Amino acid sequence: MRYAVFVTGPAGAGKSTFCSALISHAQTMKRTIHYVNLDPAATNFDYQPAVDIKDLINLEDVMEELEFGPNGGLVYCFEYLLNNLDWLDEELGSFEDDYLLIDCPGQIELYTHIPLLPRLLSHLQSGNLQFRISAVYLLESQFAQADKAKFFAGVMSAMSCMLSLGCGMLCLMSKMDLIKGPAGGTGKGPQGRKKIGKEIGRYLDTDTTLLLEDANKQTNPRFHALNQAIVNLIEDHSIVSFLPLDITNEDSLTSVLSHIDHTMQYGEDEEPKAPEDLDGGDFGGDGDAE
Ligand SMILES: Nc1nc2c(ncn2[C@@H]2O[C@H](COP(=O)(O)OP(=O)(O)OP(=O)(O)O)[C@@H](O)[C@H]2O)c(=O)[nH]1
Ligand SMILES: [Mg+2]
Repeated sequence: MRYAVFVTGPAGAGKSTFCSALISHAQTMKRTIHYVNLDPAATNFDYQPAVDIKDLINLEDVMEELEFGPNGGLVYCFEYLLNNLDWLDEELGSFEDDYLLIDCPGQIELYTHIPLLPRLLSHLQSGNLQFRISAVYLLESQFAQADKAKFFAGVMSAMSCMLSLGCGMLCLMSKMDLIKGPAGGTGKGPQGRKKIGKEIGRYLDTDTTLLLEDANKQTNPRFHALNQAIVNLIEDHSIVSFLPLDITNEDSLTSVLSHIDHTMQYGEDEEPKAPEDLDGGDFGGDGDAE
């Protein structure tokens, strides 16, 4: 089985940083996750990409030679990739039984306006490739903390991404290490965590009653019906609840990875591995090794 996780979310949400943190976390668990770069403008990598779109096409060249702006250029790069999928197949060919983390650019038009990423996803699922796919969507925690309307906008874009990709998607609230309590505390220590719990908890579990109260407090009464309609939409898609992501905390990374694994039923089809040496091995217990 082959697995691929699309890492999506708005520009600057922490996608590339999350990829690096998860890969290094996996290494501590003796698991290998390969990094795939789908951003034709990316420059610095913490991990050498196993597949890099820049080996096929580079945004800088497109902008220079075809006189595109950065966003039009990005769309052009993806159309080029989709017209050259045999290149991708060849690049992916050497991986078996593997787990890819696909770092995507943040532009929403790749998901919704022109469904380029959904087409790529279908390609990976089909034919010889037969990947099991899931996605994560990162939304910055400060987004939610600072402004309820921004949180609504974030949830709507997460929903739109999920509906257009059409695969299991996990929403992560990123940069939790930066969250400050309402009284301006650092968020460190039990007191700080408790304050954060109150403030951000309603977003993580999306308590829609509280969310509506918050939004109504901040908006002109003539928008209250609209707030209610949006909250109903969030409720109907109860899938949009956020898992906190704190890349400085190994427990948080463990939890996120196991949720992603669960979305793809990772490992459920694996054959149990036989112990390498049943006779001479020390299995650290006195049970029967059968
Ligand atoms: N404190 C903190 N900073 C973070 C975290 N994740 C990302 N950052 C910072 O946020 C900025 C953007 O992070 P990236 O990982 O490049 O974000 P991205 O989503 O890949 O951005 P694009 O590829 O441009 O869409 C960088 O300055 C990171 O150092 C985090 O978990 N905690
Ligand atoms: Mg990035």
